[in-house]
Amino acid sequence: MSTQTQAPSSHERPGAASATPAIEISGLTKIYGSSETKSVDDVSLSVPAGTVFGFLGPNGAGKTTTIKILAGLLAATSGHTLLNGYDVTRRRSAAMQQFGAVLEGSRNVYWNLSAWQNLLYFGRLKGMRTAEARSRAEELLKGLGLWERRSESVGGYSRGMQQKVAVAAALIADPPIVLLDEPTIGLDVEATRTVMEWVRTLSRDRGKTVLLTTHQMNVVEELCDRVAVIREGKVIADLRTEELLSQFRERDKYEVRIEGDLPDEALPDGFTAKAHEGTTTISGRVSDPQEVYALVDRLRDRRAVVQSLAQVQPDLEDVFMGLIKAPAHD
Ligand SMILES: Nc1ncnc2c1ncn2[C@@H]1O[C@H](COP(=O)(O)OP(=O)(O)OP(=O)(O)O)[C@@H](O)[C@H]1O
Repeated sequence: MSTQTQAPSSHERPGAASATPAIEISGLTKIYGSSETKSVDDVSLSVPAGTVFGFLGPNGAGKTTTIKILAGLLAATSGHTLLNGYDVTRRRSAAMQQFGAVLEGSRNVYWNLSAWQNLLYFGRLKGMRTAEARSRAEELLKGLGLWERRSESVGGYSRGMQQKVAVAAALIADPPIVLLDEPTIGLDVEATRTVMEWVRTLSRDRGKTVLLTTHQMNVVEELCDRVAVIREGKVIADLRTEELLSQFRERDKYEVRIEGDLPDEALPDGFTAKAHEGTTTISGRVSDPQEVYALVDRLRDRRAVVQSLAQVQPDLEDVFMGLIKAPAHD
């Protein structure tokens, strides 16, 4: 980058610069307008440099609000957010140079401009020289398979291509931190894979810090080193991804599908049933598969026609539900 940034002052980051977390959030609270609810409630998180950090939670938990505060788009009600040691409020200009972001549901790029024009525009905005921005834009567009169509306006692209341009725009100035709010939402399998491979490369080969939100378990499993789970504005877990997943592998989840409705008194404790288009799916987590065989016997005794029995991987909703029920983590 052509723009020089002064180091954070000592009162902001006492101690060795190398120990500075890439992202540090302390006591962050956000209350929108005259609302009585805290959309973000005393959140504190520390993300070491080079980590892919999953910021997870059910709908409306406060993820986007937190990311918007980190990106300087929204003022916090209280608390502090620092990017590479620069306080987003007090050292705004320096903090803004530390990251690139793709925000959920926002038009991150201009639809009436081409991919090429967008990247040059965002490069200039970040203070890059034209030659530097051109060379970086070419590298990014080729890497994402958009080079051939670089001159078409982004509005005519598919959703996946638009998302790729947004990712490229976030990376134009080669920022050390990348904030990605649901980067794979609405993408097909191939585009999802491309974005995921990019995130992996950014972290493993280029040492970037990535904070991402997602509702997709495979994205968490494949990419994230560490995750924090937020619910109703509060962080309810902050742990290594392996620890999170191992908690949910201890008990297997099964699904039994039957024709028609659930017979009376056929549902044992710990299982739930959902009817859909003439079938009913019964699901539950068990520590012993015998519990599932007992369920199948019970259904057959009540003359239900069992169509299938399958073991399924936990999804993020299961993970959240498990954490909500689990004792609080430190
Ligand atoms: N502009 C706003 N004005 C008032 N309330 C808002 C605003 N934006 C978000 N909220 C509220 O703040 C809470 C947190 O929303 P937020 O969008 O941060 O959640 P999220 O975790 O990103 O959810 P999702 O996974 O659905 O994107 C919700 O209750 C939401 O309704």
